[in-house]
Amino acid sequence: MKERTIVKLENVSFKYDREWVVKDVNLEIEKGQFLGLVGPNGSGKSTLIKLMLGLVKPVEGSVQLFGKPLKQYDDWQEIGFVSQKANSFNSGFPATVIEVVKTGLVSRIGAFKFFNKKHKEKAMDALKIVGMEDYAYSNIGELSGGQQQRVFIARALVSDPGLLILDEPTVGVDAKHVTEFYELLARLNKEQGITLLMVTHDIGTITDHATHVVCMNKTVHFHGASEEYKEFSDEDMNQLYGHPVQQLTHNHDHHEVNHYD
Ligand SMILES: Nc1ncnc2c1ncn2[C@@H]1O[C@H](COP(=O)(O)OP(=O)(O)OP(=O)(O)O)[C@@H](O)[C@H]1O
Repeated sequence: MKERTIVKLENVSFKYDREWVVKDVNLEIEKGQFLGLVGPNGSGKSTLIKLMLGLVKPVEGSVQLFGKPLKQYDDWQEIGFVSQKANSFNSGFPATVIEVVKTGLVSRIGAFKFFNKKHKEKAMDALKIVGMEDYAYSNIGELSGGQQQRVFIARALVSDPGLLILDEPTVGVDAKHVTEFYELLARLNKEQGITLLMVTHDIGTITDHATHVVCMNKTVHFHGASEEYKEFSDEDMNQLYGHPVQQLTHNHDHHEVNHYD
């Protein structure tokens, strides 16, 4: 295993019931990559994330994190996770933005210790990185979906993770703000050196921002640089998705439009 390998899955298979939902997955994520994970609905993307986070155990195969078998791995502060449903606080939720961000430090300081000035500074620094420092004392429920999602990224950043995993983070983010959101992720990757793994349905946009793409449908059908992924043919894509995935080319850019039911 290379020193820079952060996640390593070897021959991983998993089923909840009778049917395999993940089958023979071999995948390595290396330090510094921004990896987009794409695939049709129900293709096992979220389950793969759960396998990486130890939330479910492989039926076959093995998972290693930061060079350690999952069983021995215990430095969970190194991994930040932002889920699909993170941005769903309603307007009555009684917490300020900075309070939400500070909860990201709980595993570091222990649930019953008090937050001190240093922790507040850490939370403010994380809010600055995501461009939300002006909202520190706003109520979390009053923010838009995109703003809430930035706050959840800040919460994941306070423990200085080496790897940030995002499961469809742009769901609920206003279309106008999706590009800005990708730019923020690219900045975290380039400037903060955080390795990113992002599950998305947005196959057109992800290739413009991610360094690498994994395309799965139970097993991995493609894993390579984003540039190479753009060469993945329409026919390959249609076969994988089981229905036409129309590809649109705008100038040099290459965008795909998904036709989901
Ligand atoms: N807790 C569960 N119990 C039983 N089956 C499950 C469970 N979670 C997911 N599944 C099934 O496992 C398969 C893979 O689901 P998963 O959520 O991993 O796919 P996905 O690619 O993330 O899907 P989507 O893009 O629609 O979010 C699906 O058939 C799903 O119905």
